[in-house]
Amino acid sequence: MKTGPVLGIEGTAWNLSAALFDEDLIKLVSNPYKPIQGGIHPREAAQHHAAVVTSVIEEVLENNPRPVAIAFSQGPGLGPCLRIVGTAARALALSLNVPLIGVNHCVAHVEIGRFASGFDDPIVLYASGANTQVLGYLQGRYRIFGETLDIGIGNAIDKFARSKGLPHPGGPEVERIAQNGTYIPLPYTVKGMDLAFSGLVSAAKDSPESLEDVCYSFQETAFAMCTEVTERALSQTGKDELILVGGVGMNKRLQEMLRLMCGERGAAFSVPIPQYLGDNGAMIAYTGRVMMESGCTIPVEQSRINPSFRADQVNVTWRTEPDNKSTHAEENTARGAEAIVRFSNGSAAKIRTSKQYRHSELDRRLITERTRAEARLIVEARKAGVRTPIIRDISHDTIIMEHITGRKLKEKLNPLLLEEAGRMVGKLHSAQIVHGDLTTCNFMVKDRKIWLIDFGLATTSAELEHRGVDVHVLFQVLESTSPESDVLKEAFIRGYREIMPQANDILEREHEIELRGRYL
Ligand SMILES: C[C@@H](O)[C@H](NC(=O)OP(=O)(O)OC[C@H]1O[C@@H](n2cnc3c(N)ncnc32)[C@H](O)[C@@H]1O)C(=O)O
Ligand SMILES: [Fe+2]
Repeated sequence: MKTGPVLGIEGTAWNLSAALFDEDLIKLVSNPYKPIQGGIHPREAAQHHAAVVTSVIEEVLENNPRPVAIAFSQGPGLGPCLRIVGTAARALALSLNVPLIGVNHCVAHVEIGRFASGFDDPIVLYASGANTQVLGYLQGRYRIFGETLDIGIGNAIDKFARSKGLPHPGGPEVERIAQNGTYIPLPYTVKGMDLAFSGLVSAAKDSPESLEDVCYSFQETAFAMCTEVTERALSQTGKDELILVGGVGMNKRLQEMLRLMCGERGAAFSVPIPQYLGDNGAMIAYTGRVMMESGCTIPVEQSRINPSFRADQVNVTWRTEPDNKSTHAEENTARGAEAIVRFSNGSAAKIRTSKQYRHSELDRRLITERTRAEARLIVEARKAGVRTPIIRDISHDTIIMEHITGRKLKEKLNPLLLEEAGRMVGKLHSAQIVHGDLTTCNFMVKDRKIWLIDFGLATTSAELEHRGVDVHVLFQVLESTSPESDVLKEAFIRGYREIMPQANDILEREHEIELRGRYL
């Protein structure tokens, strides 16, 4: 295999940038497109890229060793921009007679973050203009544990900023103005490990409060949402390193929140230097080089751009499986992302812990609302015939409930129990409740009966999508933990169909969700 420098070309959106990367960065040159007014216009951006791409590449290559491969951003991004970059990369590879490497832009953000931090197996918060995702490596892919359900956080901030007459990009402006603000409540939208920003943008646009206060509160709200879903991914995967990547990663308040959150849970945190955070050619060149070393070059026929290329579509062949870290749990305490559970005298006390990273008012509001909602849904599920713990007491942050002993379903996977689990979920869904976290750890087995625990992510909903996701989470867990998953799924479906009249529609939706390739 030939080693040597790889040329990387980036141009998915605002920045036409190229770099040469060998063992380390040799040279990076950027020529950003600046909209005359408003946000990014895809055609204008593409015209800009076309006008400067040759000179940017020439400047990178000047007086440097010849590249042994050409890497380019194949997607995701703006179609017209991607086409310019793709064409330039193909032409250059042909004329130099070197291989082409199609790099997924999101994976490149992740890989340069790993390079810069030296972390082996981090959770990644990728916060940029178009994307907001929490990713982590699992069995050959970067799985997307959670992501925005509408727009990226950077675009959300930029949109809000534009509505207030601030110049593009709004991110740095909002950060500056926020310094003098005080907190006002704005919509906070987190659904499991996903989040959404459009409600926040609308409310912030229409808010009559001072610009300082709205900017401050926008950041407090949006970044607390990001930090919360990131913590959930750390907690669920047991990983103990976090990196922040993407243009919004420049924001000092977001960095601070994540640093506090990691500090509280004993995880390591790192942010790459600014030149590696926003879109840049170095991340494409670096990732290209790593991919080249593992043989991921492509013939010209397969080098078509892909504007909706997702990180989890990439087969990550260049990583080795990380060591499984053993988590040391204390006997009488269980620690989740948002609560600790203490067991004593047949009771379990679930205590929602205060988060240092959140504004104190937002912190109090979330803890009280969620404690109340969880207790209410446990009671309602019970009324609908689902076995759930009996609630003994509740305060603003604590639910004291019956301690369900016995084994987790995870340790006793068999068709009879799965069928019973199916009935249980059928009853739950019939009562218009979705659990939100149907893993095999949240079903307890005692005397061949099943209890459902941990309603921390439960909501009231009769939507097909929510019910489909609920079932999908369980199926994914079964698939990844049992060789008999087909039989177990069948058994679950039998029980579920018995109770749930719309079972077929929901199972069809589950299948659709699976095909979307989302990891939940
Ligand atoms: C697909 C690709 O083209 C796209 N790239 C992208 O969005 O550019 P990036 O450079 O990663 O991020 C730009 C965003 O980063 C925001 N930004 C920059 N500095 C900021 C700051 N100090 N605070 C908040 N946002 C900031 C900008 O406002 C803008 O929305 C992506 O990665 O999603
Ligand atoms: Fe980006």
